[in-house]
Amino acid sequence: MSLNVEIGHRFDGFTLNAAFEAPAGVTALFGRSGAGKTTLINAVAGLLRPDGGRITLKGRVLLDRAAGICLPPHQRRLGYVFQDARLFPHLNVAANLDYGTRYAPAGGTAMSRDDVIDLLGLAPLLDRRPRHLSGGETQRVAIGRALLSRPEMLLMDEPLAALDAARKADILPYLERLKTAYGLPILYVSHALDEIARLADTLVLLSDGAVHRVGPIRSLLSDPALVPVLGVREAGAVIDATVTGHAEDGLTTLRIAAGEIYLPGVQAPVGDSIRVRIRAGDVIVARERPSGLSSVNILPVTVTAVQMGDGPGAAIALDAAGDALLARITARSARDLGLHVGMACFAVLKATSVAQSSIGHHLP
Ligand SMILES: Nc1ncnc2c1ncn2[C@@H]1O[C@H](COP(=O)(O)OP(=O)(O)OP(=O)(O)O)[C@@H](O)[C@H]1O
Repeated sequence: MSLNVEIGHRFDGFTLNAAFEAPAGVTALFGRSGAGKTTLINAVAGLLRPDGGRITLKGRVLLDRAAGICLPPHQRRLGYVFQDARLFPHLNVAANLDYGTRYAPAGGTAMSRDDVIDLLGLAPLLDRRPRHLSGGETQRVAIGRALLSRPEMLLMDEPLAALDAARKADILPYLERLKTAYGLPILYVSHALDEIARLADTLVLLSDGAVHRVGPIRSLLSDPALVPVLGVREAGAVIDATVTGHAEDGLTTLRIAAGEIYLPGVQAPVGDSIRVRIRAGDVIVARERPSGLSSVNILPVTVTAVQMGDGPGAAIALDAAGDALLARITARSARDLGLHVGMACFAVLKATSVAQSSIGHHLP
């Protein structure tokens, strides 16, 4: 366990009462606007002194209101990356990075300046001033500066929120490399489920200042009960796949536990392990193996849960040889098909609708 948080705080008209553990890897704080994500990460950073609670990082006490302990931010050994990078405009990239090193304590994560420059692809940018950087480059420098302060954990508050889709796609692979390269735990605030599905290992679902659920990303994203909370359009399971071939027509063959599927737009080379997000709305269910269908992705599955919604929709949890899938169909179809737990059926995945941004390199 790396970070342990238990805090209570009141603003006028808003109460935060949250407790969670962030294990190794990337822990995402996810929730609607106003759920309390920033308040929570600011309390961890030491930018907000909560009314009550206790925060420890690898057993080290950062906050213990009952014992009168509240370490100032610079003693917490945390790297903080904000939505707006907050680089020093009068310093070039090299000097901005050096600023990170200046207050680095001895010990901490052993990352040399060269390692960080290499990891984030900063070498061509070192002489530039921040105003000559793109949004994505700016964020890479901000991450580099945070890493060079030798933090024991990285806190990232909506680091990609100010970027357009193209810049976001540029920077995501760097974040993936970051999490695998040094095993530095990361607390990551975002309201974008595609980022979270790609990066997170653990999901903390915040709602109205309270922790609604905490758990491994794969099990929470495939939980039909959470579809209304995550958003019916966005909900969808994440599964691991291995790239086994690229065809000339642009489709890539992926091996998953249940067999092979074909998806477009996969850039990863053959042999790579990747993480694929399959939106619930892109999966339909059939009682018998369909034929004469335009989709080539048909998997034998077993129903593990049927969740009828308040409206016309239903969310169906499916087991595909050990992988959890989620399908969103109409409640009428669920009844007509007689879907029930334990029933064997077939899942049909629409290949074209799996967006490229939903596909990321595997994060062990
Ligand atoms: N300094 C403050 N004084 C009073 N109320 C505050 C203060 N900071 C935050 N709040 C309130 O606390 C609630 C939670 O805010 P917070 O910024 O933590 O939410 P969030 O989940 O990060 O939202 P967003 O995704 O919009 O950034 C909101 O209702 C907000 O108005």
